[in-house]
Amino acid sequence: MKLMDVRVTGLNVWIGDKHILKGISFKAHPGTVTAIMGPSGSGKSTLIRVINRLIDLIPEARVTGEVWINNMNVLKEDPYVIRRYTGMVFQEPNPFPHMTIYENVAIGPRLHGLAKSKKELDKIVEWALKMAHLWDEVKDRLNDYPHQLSGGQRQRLSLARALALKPRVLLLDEPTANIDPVSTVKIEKSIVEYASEEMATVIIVTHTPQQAARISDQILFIYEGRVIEYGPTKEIVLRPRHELTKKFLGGEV
Ligand SMILES: Nc1ncnc2c1ncn2[C@@H]1O[C@H](COP(=O)(O)OP(=O)(O)OP(=O)(O)O)[C@@H](O)[C@H]1O
Repeated sequence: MKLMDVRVTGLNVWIGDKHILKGISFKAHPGTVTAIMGPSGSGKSTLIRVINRLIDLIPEARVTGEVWINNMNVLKEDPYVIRRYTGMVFQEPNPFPHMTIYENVAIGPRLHGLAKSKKELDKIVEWALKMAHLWDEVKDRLNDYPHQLSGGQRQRLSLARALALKPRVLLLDEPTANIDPVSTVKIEKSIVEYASEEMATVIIVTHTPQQAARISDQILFIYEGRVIEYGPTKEIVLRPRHELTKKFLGGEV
């Protein structure tokens, strides 16, 4: 399997005349989970959207600095190439409503020619649904539609759809913000397992320090577009150095 790290150096983003991200630098490594943590409006979603070039969808956005995924220069590369290696899960579950559970997961591998036969495709679908801890609940109803699932199950389906392409870099933007506790536990488990079993580089946006503490290896704490603290999760959670980090961990900012 190909290992891909993510390296961000001196990243600045403006949207219109608003300076959203201010000199962000960090590295995320294969086999680990990086949590981008910070209060609402600090720029977390914008940061993750630069990494897979979704930022291109905002015409008034301007980006400077460098982002590398291995030897791919993300800001210069064709976004379709970048997206072949990066998977994304959004805050709101977004399975394709008119496709069955099976089709939602199978569509990516089929379009990318990852399976030579129906049997192989079935195997990928089963693997992805198992990885997302959804298989046991849907294995007898793969021809049902997403609206027949709970919100938490729909989010696990969105995760399975992303995993089916075995992205080397998995990006998640507050994937459990609106999800029930049982599905949250399962999604958190999937994230940690996917990083370690597939040696993928996982970057998750979260505004809860508890989630960052549970699943991440390192934390990037950003506040008003700047990196305030960056380091191993244990150090940041147990021995925060910056006053703002202490306040954030204490629920004050
Ligand atoms: N398309 C856009 N047009 C204009 N401003 C935007 C756009 N997207 C984001 N912003 C602004 O950029 C800033 C950072 O937003 P961003 O969504 O990245 O923060 P966040 O930390 O992810 O917040 P939240 O936790 O609430 O999702 C905010 O001030 C927001 O208003």
